[in-house]
Amino acid sequence: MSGGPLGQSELERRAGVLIEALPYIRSFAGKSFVIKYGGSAMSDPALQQAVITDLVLLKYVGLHPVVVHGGGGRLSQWMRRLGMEPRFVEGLRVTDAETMQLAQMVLVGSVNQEIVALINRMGGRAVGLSGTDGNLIVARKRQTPGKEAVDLGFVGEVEKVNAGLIHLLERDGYIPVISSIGVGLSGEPYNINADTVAGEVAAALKADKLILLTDVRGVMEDPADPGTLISTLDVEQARHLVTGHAVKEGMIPKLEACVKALEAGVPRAHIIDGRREHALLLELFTDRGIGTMVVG
Ligand SMILES: Nc1ncnc2c1ncn2[C@@H]1O[C@H](COP(=O)(O)OP(=O)(O)O)[C@@H](O)[C@H]1O
Ligand SMILES: CC(=O)N[C@@H](CCC(=O)OP(=O)(O)O)C(=O)O
Repeated sequence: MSGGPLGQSELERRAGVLIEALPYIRSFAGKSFVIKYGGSAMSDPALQQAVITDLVLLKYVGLHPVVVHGGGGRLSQWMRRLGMEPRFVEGLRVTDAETMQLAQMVLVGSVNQEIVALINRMGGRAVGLSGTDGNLIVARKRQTPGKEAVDLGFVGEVEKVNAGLIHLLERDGYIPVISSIGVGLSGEPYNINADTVAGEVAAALKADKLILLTDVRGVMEDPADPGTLISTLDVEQARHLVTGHAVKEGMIPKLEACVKALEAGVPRAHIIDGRREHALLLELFTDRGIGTMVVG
């Protein structure tokens, strides 16, 4: 992928080609697609540019992409730089007050604004939001069950997503870019896993699809063997995998997010390889699709 911004006319030309070549794009027009942006697709500059170009293109052809981004890796780097040691319990970062502040600085102040700037540079119109903006993501403290419960500090769980604000931006031609920070009833911030937020946003929007970009081909029966990719799962199978042994760590909140979205009426959720160039377009505009699809 060569660098530099694409001009408006070039984007429109490409959009025209897509509309002619792929008539079913029309069936997606006006529908929301929640895209969790993370992993290599976010940290590798060339891949980043490719994903952002595709996002802008989707908007141009009439779809409504909504971005929820991660950035946990970047937050860990900053913590270490400042002499803090990241600690996770079941994939969730133990978040004391200082870590919470840093999470806001890194995820909202830095990662979010970088994505917004890049989308705008590529010809789109992005608006960056955290859950605090317009009470977008109302959250409460997450309790860990069990007798060995650990206090995760400011880790939150989503109580409500203000879908109206997102619809407002979508209708006016903006691409909402959301960081996974929630706000409590007293205005206190909460750190929430970005996959979880993506699932909740898709559910609240009744999106047409939830797409989670990650660093592996999809869900594997054996995580060490890419040949064991599972192409399709139903909700029951997804639930079963979460409670079993095949799916671990970061894949657990992804599958849970898919289940949440499907239960709310989102027809399909996909976990796809963000390292693959144009993964989004391949998923949306080819019959085969890629990665793992979770259906109701
Ligand atoms: N069954 C599985 N199939 C695929 N990946 C799995 C599985 N179980 C655990 N994983 C792990 O989940 C990781 C993806 O989650 P995560 O690292 O949080 O991704 P991201 O940074 O994209 O949010 C994979 O890199 C893999 O190590
Ligand atoms: C509670 C919790 O763990 N929050 C995550 C939020 C960011 C995130 O989820 O980023 P990725 O999708 O890149 O992992 C964290 O602090 O890392």
